[in-house]
This record gives sequence, C-alpha cells and structure tokens, in this order.
Amino acid sequence: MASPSVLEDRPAPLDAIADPPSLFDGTTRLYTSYVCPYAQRVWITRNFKGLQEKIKLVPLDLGNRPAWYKEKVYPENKVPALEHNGKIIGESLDLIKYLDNTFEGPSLFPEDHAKREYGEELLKYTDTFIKTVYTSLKGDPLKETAPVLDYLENSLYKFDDGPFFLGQFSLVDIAYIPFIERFQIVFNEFFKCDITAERPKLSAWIEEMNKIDAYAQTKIESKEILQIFKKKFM
Ligand SMILES: N[C@@H](CCC(=O)N[C@@H](CS)C(=O)NCC(=O)O)C(=O)O
Repeated sequence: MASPSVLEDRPAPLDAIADPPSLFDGTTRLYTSYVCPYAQRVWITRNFKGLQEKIKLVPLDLGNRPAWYKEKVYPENKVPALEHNGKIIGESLDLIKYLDNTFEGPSLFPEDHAKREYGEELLKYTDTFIKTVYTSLKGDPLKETAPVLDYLENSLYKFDDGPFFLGQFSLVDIAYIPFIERFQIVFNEFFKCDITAERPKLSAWIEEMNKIDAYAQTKIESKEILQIFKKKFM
C-alpha cells in the first residue's frame, strides 16, 4: 500500500475545557473527529479538491465534547459540520456534494447522465450498506453482509473506463471508503474473514483507493478502529 506523501499536521482535538474558535469570523471550518467515518468523507473531499488552506480542520474530542459546540455551532451536536459564509451545514453526504459544487478544484461527480444517475443510486445505497453491516456484527456477520458486499462488487462492473464506481474517482468512492476500510479490518480480525475474497473488483478498488493521497492522509491506525468497534458495536 502506498503511504501518504507527507502527513498534514493534525491539530489536537478540542475537549470540554477548550475555548471555541472565533466563530463566524469568515474562516471556513470543518468540525470533525479523526475517528469518525462520516467526517472522513468530508476530509477526503476537502483534500482531493486541494482546499487544505481554505478549510480549516477543527477536531473535537467526541467523548468529552465542548458544550459550546451544541449551543453555538451545531445543535445536532454531531460531526461533521462545516462553518461557511456565516452558516453551519451538516450531514456528510450533503457536505461532500456542497464542497464539490461550491469550491474550486477537480470535479468529483461526472457530467455523463447515466453515471450521475447511477452515482445517486449508489449514494442512497450507502445507508442500507452501513446499517446492514453494523447490525450484522451482533448476528451472523458473514451471512448477513454477503448480499450488500456482492451488490458493491457487481456495481464495480457497471462502468469499465476505470477501477472506481463511476469509472473515474468520485464522491461515490469517497462515501464508501471510510466504511469499507473499517469493515475490512474488523472482519479480518474478529471473524477471520477477508471481505475481498472472491470479490476481485472490490479488491482492486481498495488497492486503487490506497493510491489516492487525499484518502491516505485521513487514515487512522487499525488498532484504534478495532478498539472502537469492540467497545461500541460488538
Ligand atoms: N448522518 C450523519 C452521521 C454523523 C455521525 O453519526 N457522527 C457521529 C460520529 S462518527 C457523531 O457525531 N456522534 C455524536 C453523537 O451522536 O452524539 C452524517 O452522515 O454526517
């Protein structure tokens, strides 16, 4: 696997006793958590579009969150959220589209009508995919996840002009990778199962994803992922 060029400095997460930044001063901020897969989607998008200077990372310690975040920034009290032009926007799938449509940098959604339509379908399917896998962890994981993993494997055959879901790298790849990355690690460790076995397209897709620096920049240690899953989902 290719490792990231040079890792961007990661500011320390803000906890309950940290002061807020000077809110709504014109700075664009991504409120995030390094361990959150939803926030990771937005982080990858920001990196790929080259917005590191324009969008400042503000990581929070989710286990010991500052009260001002819910009170003054985002009443939902979740990450990710983006502070931009005097507003706060949440929800990772809305945010990756917002970043793609609002800021400069390479486009992350194709023009082609068939690809756009399929892209929307795959973005919708993320919810089913994620729920199925998380729920399976307390049931029969191999059996229950086979249909959703096969769905992704088959989707990767749809366009043959590149290894990504819509051929070229897009928001769809960004929406799935934080979750596939985690599920691959967790299934290997806890169930001795390789989710890419007999899924050659998924295997090749992960290999291609690992070459993308914007994503490599956002990875966390496997052992941290395993600890979180053990504590929260199993
Ligand atoms: N649907 C949201 C989900 C975001 C989410 O669940 N974030 C988690 C961290 S991974 C969070 O902030 N949890 C804090 C809480 O629920 O109190 C999205 O796609 O952005």
